[in-house]
Order: sequence, then structure tokens, then C-alpha cells
Amino acid sequence: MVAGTERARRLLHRVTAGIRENPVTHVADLPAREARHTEWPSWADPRVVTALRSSGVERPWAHQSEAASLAFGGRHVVVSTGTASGKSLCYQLPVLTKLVADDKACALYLSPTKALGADQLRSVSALDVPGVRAASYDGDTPMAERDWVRAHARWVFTNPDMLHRGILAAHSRWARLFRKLSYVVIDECHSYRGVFGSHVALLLRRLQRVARHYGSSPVFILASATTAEPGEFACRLVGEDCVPVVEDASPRGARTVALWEPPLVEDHRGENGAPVRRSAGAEAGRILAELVIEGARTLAFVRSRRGAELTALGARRLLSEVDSELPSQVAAYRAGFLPEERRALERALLSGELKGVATTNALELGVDIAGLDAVVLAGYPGTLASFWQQAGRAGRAGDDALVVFVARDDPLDTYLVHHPAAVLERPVETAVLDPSNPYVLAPQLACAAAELPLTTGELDTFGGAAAREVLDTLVADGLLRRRPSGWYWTSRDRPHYEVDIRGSGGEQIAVVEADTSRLLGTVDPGSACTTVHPGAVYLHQGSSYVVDELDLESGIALVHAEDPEWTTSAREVADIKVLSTQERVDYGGVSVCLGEVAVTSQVVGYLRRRPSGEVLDHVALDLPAQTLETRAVWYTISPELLEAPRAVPAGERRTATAALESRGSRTATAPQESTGTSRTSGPREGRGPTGATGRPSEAGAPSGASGARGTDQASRTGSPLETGMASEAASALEAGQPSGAAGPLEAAQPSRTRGPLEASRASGSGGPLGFGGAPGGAGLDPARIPGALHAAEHAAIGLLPLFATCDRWDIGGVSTALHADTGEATVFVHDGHPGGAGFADRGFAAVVPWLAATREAILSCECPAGCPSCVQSPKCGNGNDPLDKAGAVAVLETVLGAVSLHSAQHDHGVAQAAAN
Ligand SMILES: Nc1ncnc2c1ncn2[C@@H]1O[C@H](COP(=O)(O)OP(=O)(O)OP(=O)(O)O)[C@@H](O)[C@H]1O
Repeated sequence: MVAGTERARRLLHRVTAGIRENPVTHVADLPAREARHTEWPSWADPRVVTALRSSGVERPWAHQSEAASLAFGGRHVVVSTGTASGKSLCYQLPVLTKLVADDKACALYLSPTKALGADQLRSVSALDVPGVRAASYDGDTPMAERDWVRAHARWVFTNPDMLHRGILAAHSRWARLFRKLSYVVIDECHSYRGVFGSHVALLLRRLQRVARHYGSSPVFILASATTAEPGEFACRLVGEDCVPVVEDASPRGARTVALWEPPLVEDHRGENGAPVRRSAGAEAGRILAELVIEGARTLAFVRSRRGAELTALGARRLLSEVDSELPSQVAAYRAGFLPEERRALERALLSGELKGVATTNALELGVDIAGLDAVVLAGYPGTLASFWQQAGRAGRAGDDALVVFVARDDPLDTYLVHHPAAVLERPVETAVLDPSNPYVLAPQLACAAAELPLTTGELDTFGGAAAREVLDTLVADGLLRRRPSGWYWTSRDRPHYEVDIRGSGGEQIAVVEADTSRLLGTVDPGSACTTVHPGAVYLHQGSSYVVDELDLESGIALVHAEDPEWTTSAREVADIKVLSTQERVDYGGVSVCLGEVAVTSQVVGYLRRRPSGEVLDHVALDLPAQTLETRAVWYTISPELLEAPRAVPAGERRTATAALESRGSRTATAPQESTGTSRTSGPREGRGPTGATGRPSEAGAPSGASGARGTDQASRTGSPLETGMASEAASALEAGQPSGAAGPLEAAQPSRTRGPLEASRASGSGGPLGFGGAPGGAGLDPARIPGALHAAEHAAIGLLPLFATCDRWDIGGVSTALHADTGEATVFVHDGHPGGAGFADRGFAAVVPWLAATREAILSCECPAGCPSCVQSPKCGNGNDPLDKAGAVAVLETVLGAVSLHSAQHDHGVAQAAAN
């Protein structure tokens, strides 16, 4: 135990007291950090300094001075530091100084959400620096005020959507701003990822182009949660070199982080009779109650609004049994709260009037709550950046705090609580975006040309050859005209309103509340059948609606507000066709490929499920088939390897796998016995907490493959691999990393160019799993193959977000025992967006650590034959049938073994672009 963490340890002891089987899989102490201050930079305007001082900032921290001075000196800068590290001041100081010094100078501020923009505007306005007219320009700005903003505002607070439609589309009306645009602030820039991030990257290039046209060249200041390679990411986002500032000099209290796996419960069964765990939300409610009894000010992050309400309710119910005064100290908080309500809540938590708050992620951005005694995360929030952003709300200088991460019932969470290094030691992932996606480039280039004719010299900014190819298509389609001086938009109408930068192109489906005609949101046409099919439960900002009708022709889904006792998951059948193979690496019987595919899918029904995991029924649907052209990573395995006897893995691994085999795995029984195709994709339905309270059941058996539990096993972060994690599993992962770098998942951050061969070659002669000398097959008889591949596919989809900064709902998969295009058993994992968003590319580049982690996740789960924590998928198109858990491990070990053996024996060339 690290000195100074006594209080957090005592809190942890309190929440685990009396539980017979300790759910804590690992504990780590993170030391405190002292503040490093500097004097105010000499260039800073004294009026700005006075205003900041009176807001409570006596002196800047070192990283603030560094970032602000770089920006003031004209360098693009990205500051990537922890929660509440004062990133706002990094941009406020140079921007305000510039605006005071030059009364014509202007600035733009962009935030991903309106709420955050409004908060930041409030804090700038409160500084009341003379002559700085700051104003917001977003969807909520009244028409009458918009003219004033265009004519007078010097610092405009907006968001990418409004920049796209309201500012760039009508740039001549904003000439005043563009002529003297000095700074562009991009807050929470790590949230610009995937398709949205790719759109924003091109939008920022359009912004620079328009600014150049008016004679300005703004400096970019980006603020980001802690991420890996912030400089590279910022450069990809804005298309210019950015200096990273990453040394966080703000003070932080010591923190104790506990990883927690809820036990399996005996009285509920999930799909196909699989065991289910106590829900993370219910567990969080119990932990919250214990912490409130201890007087600890605690935030619990829960996935949905309903989940947050149930968690708060559960905590209150438990507290009422202890003391009738206590329940009123717990509240639920959600998106949609008015700013005054948020401020009131911040104050109540700070003063201690409120002790416990259960919240959705709504509280993650733009809320000035820090220095709490404890934070509970019910489920992994999707990225490490978010994890630390949420965890960072705990701990103030001089006081230690507790962070409890409660795993949800899915493979990624299971993996994380059994592999502490993947949470505690891994560098925060860099966001993935791909501005060369033709589905993003085409509408963006159309908008760019409509703003100002595009010239040849500008093409490099937009991706060079890729841009030229897309322009040729736009010309052929009659949308642009090619003249000697450049490309011209041909229509009188601007294309901007047709382009949804948060979607992936195509006509969006509007989700409309039938009674009120209120537009709740939009859904990509490609995912409409899975997310808003008739009967689907649709969550919007944590509120629940049920879909009455989906009209694909007119692009409308009609819904009504209803919060039923179940969630829904679409069931889909699918076919996948390889359009082109761009990369292919052969490893003797196994090949790993990256390329373009066409996925044809049809939703055939949906499943209704209680939050406990219990399946109510299956409802059939009749919806049209749809085709998605996108990118995929896939591996193939020859029949010989699949059927050849198992390799003899070393030591404990054999024990683990053999134990799994002997726990009993179901063999394939489904229609697709030998050539069946299993498809995984589907709606973003949530599995909320059951609301059940009380002590967890004592049913769960000790975890087989992943070592014993117990707080007495705790170790420091310096050596998380020593405990709470099977040593064999740890070394497997460790060996999978390319160098002796910090954590076993360093390889999770490969560059787009590094192939799987390099990732595994770097691991040395033993190969990633030590299979170097023991080639072997999967030992599967043909009837087991579909289930084994299907289970391996599900778990791999669950784990890809660890390597590709995506949500498991952003990707899909297909597995088949015999694929027409490859001629072999094949597992595909594909991007869920037209043209792809870079996720499959990430999977290809990190295939060895990804599949090794997938195998680990399956082995870590103590269930006998597959459950939602390992190989069942909440969105499986085939009813999670067939699934063969032990077979999946055999498949993954065969693939990893072949990769290891063949990488180690000799350099295999990378056969490029073997077009299928
Ligand atoms: N140098 C400083 N000394 C003392 N307090 C400071 C200093 N700089 C900022 N603060 C305070 O720290 C708090 C957090 O600042 P800010 O909201 O800018 O952090 P952030 O890094 O943007 O947070 P988040 O991670 O939530 O985005 C604010 O209350 C701010 O007034």
C-alpha cells in the first residue's frame, strides 16, 4: 500500500466487508502529485491576469504557461492533460490577451456538445475582460441574435455542425470574423473520432481554406483528455503540425483503484440457458450506499438515464434501512438538466449536502466537479480517455480517494478486470479517424467547392490522390464542373444541408415522436433496420421510446415514449462478399487479410430481454435486405489446421484450456452446421441494471483461469502483472508486445502501416504465445467448427474497442465454416460505416495482441460454456447459436500459433493486393 492511501483503503474495505466471495480482482494505488507553478508569462495582458486571478487562479501551473506561450508565439498546440487540470486557461490566456491587444482580432471556439460550449462561454463571460464580446452561435441562438453575433462578436462559441452549416456555408456573411481570425480553439478534441472525426478533420481544412481566402491564418489550440500521441492525432485532425503539451503540473491526490467483477447469479438464466452476472448498475448502487454511509462524496457513472435512476433508487433503498436521513443524500443526474440544475448539483456535492450522485456520462464533459472522495464506474465507458476522465473526478490535493470499476457482463469488461495492466498501465488510446474515406471525402469536397472553387494546389490538404479520384466521380455525376482554374459547384443550392457530419452519408432516418412530432434524433440509413425497427426500444439521451413504425421510403421512424421492462436486440442474417484484398499475410494454413467487403444483411426479428439478461421472446420481422460496402479484417484457417490435433501449449495454458474443455462446451447444433454464416451487428440497446439490491449472491465459483481474488492480493501499479491475473496469460500478452515497452498492450497503438507480421516478429523467436516449437491444429471435428468460429468472432468484436477506439456497436462480424471467396473457414470483422472508419485497419495492424487478448478474455471467464461475459453477443444475428467456447479458444490458439511459428521461422513477404 502506498503511504497516503489509508482512507481510500478503508473505504474499499468497507464496501467489501461481509461479502463472502470478494468481487475485487485487483487493487492499485496511484501516488499523489505535487503542483508545479510558474509566474504569469510576461506577454500576458495585466487585465486578463487580474481577471483570472479574481476567478481564483493565483498562478498558472507549468503546463498552462507552456501551452499558452506556444500558442501566443504562433504555434499550433495541443494540450493533453488530466481531468480538471485547467485546460481552459491554456487557451483563455492567449486568446483574451490577443483580443484585448487588437480590437479587430476574432476567435472561434468549437466544442462537441452545446452544453460544454455554453459552460465555457459562461466562464469566459464571467471573467469580464474589457472589449471581449463573446457569444454563442449554435442551434439555440435566436434568429434575431444571429445578425448581432455575425456583426459584432469577437469570440464565437460554436460546434462543428454549426460551423459546417451556419458559418462556412455562408462565409461571406462572416467576412469580418474571417479577416482577423486569430485563434481557433478545439475543446475535447479526443471526441472527434470515427466517421464524425473524419468529417471534422475535413471541416477544419475547409475552415483554414476560407480563412486564407480572407487573409488570415489562425493558430489552433486543441484541448484533449489524456491521449496517446496527441501531437500526431491533432495533426491528423487539423492537417498542420501541432506541438503537444503533456506534462500535467496540476496537483492530484493519491487514488486507490479497485477492479470489481460482479458474481454470477444462480436464479437467472440468459439466452440459451447461459449464466448471467449481477448487473453492474445494481452493484454500483450497493457500493454507492456503503460509501454514503461512510460519509464519502461519491459519483457513480452508469450507462443510461434509467440505469442512473435505478442505481440511485437502489442506493436509497439500502440507506433507508440504515438511517431515514440518509436516502435524501443520494440523487440521480442525467443529460438534459438545465445549467442552473447542474450548478445546484455541483454546489450540493461540493458542500457535502449531497453525498452520492448516480449519473450518465452526461457529467463527463464540462462540469466543474473534482476532488470527490470516490468514483464508481458501472461498466467500461468505451475508451481509456473516458475512464480516466471519469476516474479523475476523484481525489483532491492532499486527500486520497477511491475509484471502483465494476465490470458489466461483456467480454471487454471481463478482460479488463482480469488484466489490470490493460487499464492501469496502457497508454490512453489515440482516437482513430480516416479523412480519406471516400464516403466522407465526397460530401466534404462538394461543400468545399461550393464554398470556393477548389484548385489543384489545394488537393494535397484534402488527401491528394484520394481527393482527385473522388473529384473525378463528382464531375462524372454532374455535381462539379472541371475548368482549367479548378473544380466548381454547379448548382445554385448549397450541398451543406444534405451532409450530416455526425452520420456516415446517405439520407438519414428521422426518429420522430408521433404524438408531438418532435424530432428526437437521426439514425444512419444502414443501421435503421437494427436500431429503429418496429418494436425496438430506442434510447435517446437516456430516455426510453418504443418504435411504432419504420418507413424506409420516407425516411421516418415513428416512436412513442415508453419505458418497458425489457430491451430489444435485432436478429439479422447476413452474407459477406470480398470486393478486394488490400493486404494479405500468409502463415502456413492461416492468412490474415485487410480489404473491402460488401455486407448484405436482413433483419429477420428481434429478441426482447429483461435487464437481468433473461430472454422473454423472439418476435419475427419482415424488413428488406441492405448492403453495406465497407472495410474488413479477416483471417482464414485451412481445414487441415482446423481438424489437426491440438498443439501442446506450455504449462498452465494447457491446464486452463483443458479445464475449459472439461467444463463442457456445447457443440454446434444449429442449422448452419458446416457452412453456416453467423452475423453480428445490431442496435445500441442498453442492458440496464435490474434494480435489485442487497448483497451479491455467493454462487460464483472461483475464477478458474484468472487467479484467486482478494484485496490481500493487491499490488502497486508498478507490478500489476504480479497479481489478479494468470501469470501465463500475462506473459502471453507481454510477449505479444513489440518491445519491452511500458505495458503489455503497447502494441494496441500500432501505426496504420505496421502489419501483423511485424507485431508478432518483434516478439522474438518464441512468438507471441510461445507456440514457436509446437505447431498444431485446433483439433475440431467439422460439426464444432461453425460454433467455434462464431464464438471467436463475437469475443474478437468485444475486444477490438481496446485497440481501435470504437464502440462494439461500430463494428460487426461474420464467420463462416466455408466462405465462397476465400475457399476456407473465415472470420470477418468489419466496420459498420460505409467506406469504413479505420477500425478494421487497426484490427489488422494489431492482430496478434488483439486475438491474444480475445483468447485471454474467453479464458478469464469462469462460465462453463459461454455467457455474455465471454462469447455471447448482445447483438448476435443468429441468437448466439451455435457457440462453442472451448472451440473458440482452440481456433484462436491455432491462428496465433501459426502466426508465431511462421513469423519466427522466416520472413514471409507481404503479398499485396491480391484482388479477389
Ligand atoms: N493554475 C490554477 N490554479 C488553481 N486552480 C486552477 C488553475 N487553473 C485552473 N484552475 C481551476 O481548476 C478547475 C478546472 O479547470 P478546467 O475546467 O479548465 O479544467 P479542465 O482540464 O478543462 O477540466 P476537464 O477535464 O473537466 O475538461 C477550475 O475550477 C479552475 O478554476
